[in-house]
Amino acid sequence: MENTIQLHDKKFRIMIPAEQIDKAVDAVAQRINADYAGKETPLFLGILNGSFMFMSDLIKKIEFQNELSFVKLASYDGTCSTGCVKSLIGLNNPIEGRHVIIVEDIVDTGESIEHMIKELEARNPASVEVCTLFFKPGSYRKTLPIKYRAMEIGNEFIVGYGLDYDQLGRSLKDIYVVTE
Ligand SMILES: O=P(O)(O)OC[C@H]1O[C@H](OP(=O)(O)OP(=O)(O)O)[C@H](O)[C@@H]1O
Ligand code: HPA
Repeated sequence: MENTIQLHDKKFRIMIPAEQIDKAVDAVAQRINADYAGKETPLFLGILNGSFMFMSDLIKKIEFQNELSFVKLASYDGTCSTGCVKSLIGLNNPIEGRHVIIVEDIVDTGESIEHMIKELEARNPASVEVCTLFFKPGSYRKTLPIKYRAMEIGNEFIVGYGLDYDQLGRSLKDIYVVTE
């Protein structure tokens, strides 16, 4: 594994090796296995793009019967980031009465996840919980509870394991943090 990498104009150094990520994914999967045992076919709903790698590893550790799908929050205007109107695309399964577990790569300010939870709750699911690989407590601005957090980190910007810097770095199996 490389200790430092360059993506576009920024340098990154290794922060969390793949083995440590795997342990954190395992621990959160075991909590979900305990909490959802015996519930009617829960639906794991991944938020694209960032969650694809986490979902792939998480779902292999889930021991109850489940369904899996992916959705995307798309900005109407490609240039807007937080605070603008986003639409939910790709939700083809009816979720009324279903137990839904949203799978995210990272909850940072909480803008995206708040929007996603509101969109889903309007469709009357039996329950909605969030499972995120990373949570930034110092950056989170919302009050909605994030039940399953595999790892908590500071306010630094990270890439790898699905997370990108301007679309680069998603395929890295370890997590890297930006250096000044
Ligand atoms: O808590 P927030 O401040 O809203 O940030 C978290 C969101 O930002 C990233 O998505 P992004 O919109 O960059 O899309 P991507 O998954 O395609 O990278 C990430 O995957 C989360 O969905
Ligand atoms: O730290 C981060 N890295 C990559 N994407 C992100 N989206 C929100 N926070 C981050």
